[in-house]
Amino acid sequence: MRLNVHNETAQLQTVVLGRAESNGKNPTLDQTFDAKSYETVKNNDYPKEKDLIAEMSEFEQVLKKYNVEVLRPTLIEDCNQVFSRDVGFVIDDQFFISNIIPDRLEELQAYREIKNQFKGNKINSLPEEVYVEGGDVILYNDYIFVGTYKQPDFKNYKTGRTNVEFIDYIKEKFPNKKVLDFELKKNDQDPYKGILHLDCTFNPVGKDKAIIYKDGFLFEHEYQQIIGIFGKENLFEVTKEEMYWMNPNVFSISPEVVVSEKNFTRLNDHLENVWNIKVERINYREVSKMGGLLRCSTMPLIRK
Ligand SMILES: NC(=[NH2+])NCCC[C@H](N)C(=O)O
Repeated sequence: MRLNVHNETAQLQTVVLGRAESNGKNPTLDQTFDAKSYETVKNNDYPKEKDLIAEMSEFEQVLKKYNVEVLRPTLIEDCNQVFSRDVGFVIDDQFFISNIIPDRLEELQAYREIKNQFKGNKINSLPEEVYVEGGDVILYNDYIFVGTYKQPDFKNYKTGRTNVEFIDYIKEKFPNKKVLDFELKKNDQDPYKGILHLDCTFNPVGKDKAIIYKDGFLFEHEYQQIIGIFGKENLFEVTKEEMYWMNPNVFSISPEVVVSEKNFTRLNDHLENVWNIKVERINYREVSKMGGLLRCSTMPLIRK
């Protein structure tokens, strides 16, 4: 297979979709590592495995309807494998194995078979001091957008996943790309106050448009850079409540087709009626209770 991903929206050919079987016991409060899961556990509302399986299979059906090749990680017993996005990612024709939060290290083993198919492509492991997860890496052709947190209390946050060392690393790897980094607000316990990954606050759709939540950015001038690139009329700004339900985290099958959650009515209407993008609506609310949504559940390998 020839890995090929330059942006978030070009026609999808091959993707890894996470899986929800044998998801393990419900975490306790101190076993959670993102604010949404923290809240869900606190409210005794952690999703049931059978509901997660049903939602993910709805997602799979839509991908297959568009002739996308869907690969799945190998099953690991009692392990949450829903969020494929974070364990590794493709930039152009290279694969990067994330240095992920230690709580999720076990998930990496499930990608051995898939990685066997990458022979002939460059596979990069990262230096020990470089932390990154795929949810913080967003491609837009010549641009690489990176979500990060550079403040001295980085180590205190379980939701701080991508560090400043990654930014230097990736600039060096791709000297011809424009690498822009964005500091995100962090909060491990209140999902209204912090952003786990960049793709929870910003996500391109179509050819030149994007969904964005302004208050997810720690600094207004960094958010303004995105306005400068896309133009205000090409951005759909979501409210705090819409961010909470993860509206930015939809997933593009092509510039013309987006998979979204049924309840995202304001966003879905805008995508279809103003931007002329077909919306495939599915149920995905149970998955959202664990801190990720559609983009987070996927790892694109080939986009045409
Ligand atoms: N790309 C994403 N936003 N992924 C969401 C991952 C959620 C998962 N509970 C974690 O904390 O790691």
